[in-house]
Order: sequence, then C-alpha cells, then structure tokens
Amino acid sequence: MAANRALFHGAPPPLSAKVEGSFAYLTVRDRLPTILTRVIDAIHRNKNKFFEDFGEEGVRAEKQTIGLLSKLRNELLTDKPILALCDGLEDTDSWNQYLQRQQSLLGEQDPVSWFKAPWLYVECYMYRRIQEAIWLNPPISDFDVFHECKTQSFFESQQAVIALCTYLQGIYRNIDDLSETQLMEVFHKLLQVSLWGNKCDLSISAGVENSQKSCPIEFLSDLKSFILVDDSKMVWSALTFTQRPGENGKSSLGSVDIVLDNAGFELVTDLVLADFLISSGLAKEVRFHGKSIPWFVSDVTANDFQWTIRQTMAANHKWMSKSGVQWQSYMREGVWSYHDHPFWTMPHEYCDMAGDAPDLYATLKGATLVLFKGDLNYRKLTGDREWDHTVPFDRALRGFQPAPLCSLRTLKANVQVGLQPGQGEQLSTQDSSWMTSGKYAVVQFCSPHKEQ
Ligand SMILES: O=P(O)(O)OC[C@@]1(O)O[C@H](CO)[C@@H](O)[C@@H]1O
Ligand SMILES: [Mn+2]
Repeated sequence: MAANRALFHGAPPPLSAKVEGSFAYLTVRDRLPTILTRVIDAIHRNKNKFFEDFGEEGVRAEKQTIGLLSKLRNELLTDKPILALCDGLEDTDSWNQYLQRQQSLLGEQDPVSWFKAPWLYVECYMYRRIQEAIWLNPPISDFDVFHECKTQSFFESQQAVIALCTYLQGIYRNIDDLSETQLMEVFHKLLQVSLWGNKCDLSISAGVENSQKSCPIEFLSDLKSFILVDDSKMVWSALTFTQRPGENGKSSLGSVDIVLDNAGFELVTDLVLADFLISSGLAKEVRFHGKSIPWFVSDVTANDFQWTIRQTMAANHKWMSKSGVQWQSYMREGVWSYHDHPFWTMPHEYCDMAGDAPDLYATLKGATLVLFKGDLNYRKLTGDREWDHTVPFDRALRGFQPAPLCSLRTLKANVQVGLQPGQGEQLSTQDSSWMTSGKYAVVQFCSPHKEQ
C-alpha cells in the first residue's frame, strides 16, 4: 500500500546504501557496525553482573546474545539478505510483512539486503534485531544495552541541566506578570533550546559521548543563523489559536503531543518546554511519545523517562529538584502522560500511519500541536527520500497531517525539503557537510489543509 502511495504521489526513491560514498553507504558500512561492536562490548562488560544476578544462566545468556549479535554484524558487513524475525514479539509479524513488502518492491531476482534495501528500513531493522537477540536470551531479556551511555549523557550535561532548570524557575516566579509578547518570547527561546538539544544524539556519534556542556540559552542568538527554516511564528499561532474564544465564546485549552527523540539533555529540554506550556496556560495537557524498546542508541524509553524525572527530583540543586518535583506531580495528576506505541519503533514512513496504526493517528488528530523531535522523525515524516530541497514540506508529508505539526530537527541525514530556491546550493558551496553535521537545524511547520 505504501508503495502505491509513494508511486501515486510521485515520490522519489528512498535513500539507500547502494550509492557508494553516500551518507547512507558510510552509515551502513562504518557507523552501524561500530554501534554493534559497542553493544557487544556493553553486554560483555556486564558479564559478572549477569553472573551475580542470575548465576550460570546469566553467563550462558550473555554468551548466546553476543553470538547472535556477532552473526548480525557479519550479515551487515557482508551485505547478506535481511532475515525474518523469529522472536514472536507483538510486532514480529508486522516486521516480517514489511520485509515481504520490500521484497516485492525489489522484485524476486535480488534478495532484500543491507546495502540494497532502503537505508531507513535497514537502520531500524538493525535495532529491532538487537532487541531480538536480547529477548531470545532470558534472563537478560530486560537489559537495555544503551542504558549506560544514556545515563552518562545525562550526568555529563549537569551544568546545562542546572542552568536550564534555574531559568525555568525564574520564569515561574513572575509568570503571572508576563505579557503575551513576553510569553511568546519565552516560548520561542524554549522551543529553540529543545531544537538544539537534538544535537546530543548518540547514534550520529556512534555512541561516542556528545553531551551538552553549557546551557544553550546564552547561545541562541549565535545559533539563529544556522536555522535554515524557522516557522516558529506559525507554531505560536497554532498554539494560541485555541486560546481565542470559539463560537460558544469560550476558549478551549488544547493538548500538545511531543514525539520524543533522545534521552539525556535533549529530554530535559523537552520536559522544560512542556512545563512552560502548562505553567503558562498555553496547553492543558502534554502527551509524550517515546520508544517501546531501546532505539537508535539514545532514544527515550519509559525507563529513561521515569529515571530522568527521578534523577532531577533527587538533585542536590534547589531549582533542579524543584523542577523534578513539579514534573512528577504533572505525571501523577495526568497533566502529563507517557505513551510508547509500537509504531514508533517500526520502519514505516509516517504517511503509512493512518493505514498501519489508525489508533495512533486518531490520537494525534486530537492534538492542538504535534512536535516531532529530531532527525529520524524528520526522515520518517519525509520518507527518507531523495527530494529536491525546494519541494514544499506538506508535499513531502504525502497526506500525513493528523494535526498542526512541527519538526524540530538538527540535520544529520541528507534529506531536506522546504528550502528556498538556491538555498541548498549555497549551503553546499559554504559547507559540504551541511546536511549531516548536526550544525544546521529546521523548525518546520505544516497545518492540515481544510479539505483533508
Ligand atoms: O533522530 P536523531 O537522534 O536526531 O538522529 C538519529 C540519526 O542521526 O542516527 C542516524 C545515523 O546513524 C541518522 O541518520 C539518524 O537520523
Ligand atoms: Mn535519536
């Protein structure tokens, strides 16, 4: 079905590693094997803990898991056919149907393999195969192979977290005196802090520590010129549109959905933004969407979400702990909620959501605004396809418009739409790595067409 839609909408082909020297090729050839090696090392480093916790069973499981991951790494390095999953999890059938869909697209002569299939698919598939290797080896099935590097990223960012929580509490103290213009200015600042928080992603760094050392609030003006598309004003309008009295003369506060990306500092920037949305009266609730399994090294799981709030509460810094206590009460009151639909850890482009995850699509349709954090979400919004840079964002979404939505993304993959004529060419002459270095960003907005 997705294939038909893509053909129907005349979408260009998906990025893949078959183009030697391309970013996808270098990712599949170099970065993904490196990530797998780090995963194997992380499991091996915990061998004694597995023995303490589970005895010989734990040691056996560690050995078996490493065996499966080493086999996976060899398949990847030698461009072997993509294999069906065999772990019988909730999403196993969907993954195997997706493999068949890819095979029918490729035709029967060539097997779907790591360097020939779409990059988006094989990269997502690798993380799902890591989950399969762990899942097939109880009693270590609950082990999060990325936990150590996600928590380290949080601890390494403490100064930035403290500065951000101090700023937030300062806003709190006089929030009732802020004019609408001042509220808008704070919103734009916190939206940009959440945007730049996305630089702290451990997948692009292949797991190498890249936490936030200083609070970006002071550097927002220096970073402004690196925002290639800035639809912040449209985001503000979408958010405040619900404040205006409706036909019944009453204004109805809306809900904001945040589709999360990375744990660590980036998650804190999202929690701070979400806190401001509630404390300023701009939204009545915030729904967070995270991942149901460890994903792309640093993506947020339910454990990471709860751990981060607990850590912030327990901090020995007044404003940090005060922020964490507030966030915990938002969760308890239901003002904030956390969700992890399996669709977010499938390989699908988001234009498939209405058909493949109608329940999730219906949830997002109820939002006043949906914020999509990060590069992988952008790749799924646009289908990770070889669009011309001047193609309008809503065209690349190909019908995915559940609600007013905004992508807050630092560029780490060579897909970018919605630029002005000549803007891409100018960037390429200035900086050949502009699409993949994480130095540039977009705040890209799209609102559903009325006739949808
Ligand atoms: O979604 P994030 O965390 O901003 O970025 C994740 C990501 O950078 O990892 C890949 C490289 O392995 C990128 O292409 C991909 O988009
Ligand atoms: Mn990520």
